[in-house]
Amino acid sequence: MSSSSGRTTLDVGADGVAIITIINPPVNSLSFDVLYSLKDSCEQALSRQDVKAAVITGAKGKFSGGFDISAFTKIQNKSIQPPKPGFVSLEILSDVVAAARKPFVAAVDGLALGGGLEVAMACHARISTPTAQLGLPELQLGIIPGFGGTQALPRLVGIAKALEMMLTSKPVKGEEALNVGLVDAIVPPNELLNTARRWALDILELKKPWVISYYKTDKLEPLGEAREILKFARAQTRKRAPNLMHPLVCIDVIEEGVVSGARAGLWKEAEAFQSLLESDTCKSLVHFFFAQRGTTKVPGVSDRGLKPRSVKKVAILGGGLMGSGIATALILANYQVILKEINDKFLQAGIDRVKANLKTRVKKGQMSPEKFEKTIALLKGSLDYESFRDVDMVIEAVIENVSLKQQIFSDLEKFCPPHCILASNTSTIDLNLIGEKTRSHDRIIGAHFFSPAHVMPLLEIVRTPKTSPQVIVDLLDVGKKIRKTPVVVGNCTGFAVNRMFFPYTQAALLLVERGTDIYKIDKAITKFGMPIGPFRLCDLVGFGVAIATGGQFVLNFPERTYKSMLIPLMQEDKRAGETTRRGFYVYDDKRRANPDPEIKKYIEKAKEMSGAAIDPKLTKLSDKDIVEMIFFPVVNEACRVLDEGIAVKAADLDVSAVMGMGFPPYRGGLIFWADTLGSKYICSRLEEWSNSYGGFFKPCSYLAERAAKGAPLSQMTSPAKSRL
Ligand SMILES: C[C@H](O)CC(=O)SCCNC(=O)CCNC(=O)[C@H](O)C(C)(C)COP(=O)(O)OP(=O)(O)OC[C@H]1O[C@@H](n2cnc3c(N)ncnc32)[C@H](O)[C@@H]1OP(=O)(O)O
Repeated sequence: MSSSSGRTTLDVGADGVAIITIINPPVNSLSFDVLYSLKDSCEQALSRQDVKAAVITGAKGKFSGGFDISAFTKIQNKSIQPPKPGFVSLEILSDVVAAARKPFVAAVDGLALGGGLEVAMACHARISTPTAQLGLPELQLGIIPGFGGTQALPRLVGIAKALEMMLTSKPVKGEEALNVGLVDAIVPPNELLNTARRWALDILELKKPWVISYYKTDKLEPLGEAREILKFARAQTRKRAPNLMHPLVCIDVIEEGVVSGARAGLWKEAEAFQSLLESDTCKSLVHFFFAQRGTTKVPGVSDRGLKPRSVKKVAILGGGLMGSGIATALILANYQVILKEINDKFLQAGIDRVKANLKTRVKKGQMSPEKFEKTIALLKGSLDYESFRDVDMVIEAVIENVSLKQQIFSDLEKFCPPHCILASNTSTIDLNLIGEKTRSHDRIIGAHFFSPAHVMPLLEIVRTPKTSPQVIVDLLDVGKKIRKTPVVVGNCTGFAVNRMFFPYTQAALLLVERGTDIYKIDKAITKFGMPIGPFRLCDLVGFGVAIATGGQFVLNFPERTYKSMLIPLMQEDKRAGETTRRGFYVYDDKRRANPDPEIKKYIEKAKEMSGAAIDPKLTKLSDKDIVEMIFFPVVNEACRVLDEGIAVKAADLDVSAVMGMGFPPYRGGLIFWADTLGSKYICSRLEEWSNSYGGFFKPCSYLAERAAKGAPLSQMTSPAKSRL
């Protein structure tokens, strides 16, 4: 057993209570070594004469973050052999811990997630701290709880609450855990161990109940009601996640336990867990879990031992939609923010936007009125730069105008302290150009948020070759604190996300001008798992934005642009998307989108202008063909982004696609998905379309090279032609 993959320790106190501690930093995950050691420690506690009862806890204030997720990949690629089904749930947790002749109590602080909570639920009682987080988030990984959670949780908290916790993967905090019956008491962290050991002795002395979670039935709804709840959950799940099997499997497994008893349920759970582990969904979601955590690991930046500097006060220039959204995200994370505008009217409008963003939270019950007051007090307005003298970071979020930005950055250099990070939220303009009139290139960086900035989870951190690693490390830290997933990218038109979005819309326009139905395209794309199709998306962002960003690409990448006049033609006719209630769809009072037959007239005109002819093959494309014809050009562009060194690794583009474009995470992200289809296949299809429909589809050299070798696209063999 290697110490690096964790262990448990056993210490017996003078009171005869054995403290079993899970130790596997950073989150005390349950590796196989930990699990074998846990079994060992529990058996020792049971066999030793000097032990009367046991408490299971986790080292350094964390009970356990659950089963070691990295072991999933090892099982999937057969580099380790998993123990037989039911080894943990039945042989250890049910038959050793729950069935023990001595009381076991879990002392939970920090995290008890997945397998961690399942260990705690096998104990005869649970004591937690108020801030502890308890949950079964396994469904997020494409599996179901596999250490008995599907059976224990419904018996402790009822089927309805258990389903909610499992299907949403959301943990509950100590207080709620107590209210729903998941824990027996909450105490401050410094009293946790003592309370737990006393509780264990009380159980032994029959002063507290000796409860075996798997045999508990008082919280289970009566069978008829249970069946109704399960039926409703199935219907909701089918609607919400039509492409996913595992949530339905989870419901089936819960039902088995309710109908046939927990033992039967545990067996069904063990078998289902084993087979789901091999599913593509699990492989994709596990990849995505690590990809998300890998974005902060940037070669040449995060490996230099640099510590993030403290950022306390941030100034934002521009109180428009983006600026106010960014301000909201920052004050929500307790940063002091100065919002600067050019006049009182704009400033007030900006502050009002921030207030409205927070009030939406109050309305939804996510923020108390007191917290609202405290949070908004962190925001100060300003019309000049005087208050910028002690800011640690500035984020410029004004309109996309080069000379205006240049002027702003040269002013910032004069007013801000020398350590201050100078960030721009530009989505199109070259950062070198923005900083041209300064001598501060080392502290100029892009902080590209996605709208609405306080909601969207992605932050593109854009560096130039001159941006200092320290400034990148600082912004990575701010990104984490405001709960964004930061992806570090190089400086180019569109960075990573917009570069990938560009061919997405373009491919859709090309198909429509050659006979594919607009609504069929949107349907096929949403069926694939995107939240909305390309045309519904254009309506949502508005044609003004679509034309402006499209224009940037035409300018920069003319050789691979499909020039369609469809959107400009519609805009001329005052159909500019959802805000005008007419775009590719017409919108009713409730913002419901309905297809519009009138659209044909614009398509006809656009076809005349581009000279495109109807292709009978394209009028009857299957859903699969539509998905491929829209997404393979996106994959092709992503390959160029990798080749140019704009992104440092393929997994970063997976995260960007999921968090910036809405690509389904259960497909692992764009490049991961592409690799499941194979570079050869993608390249040959692009070549075929390139011959029929032009250079827009032409595979780039990165893709063609990998296809020739049969290599995966994620494999970056030679160092990228870095622009960094
Ligand atoms: C059989 C069972 O039913 C199956 C299971 O238990 S499946 C696992 C269920 N548990 C989970 O899904 C929890 C997953 N983890 C998380 O949600 C979050 O990591 C957390 C809430 C525990 C901590 O979040 P946070 O403090 O932001 O730290 P975060 O950066 O995510 O994680 C810290 C490190 O721990 C690792 N880690 C976290 N949970 C892990 C786990 N269960 N297994 C292996 N590694 C894990 C992360 O990869 C990261 O590693 P890195 O520093 O090398 O990148």
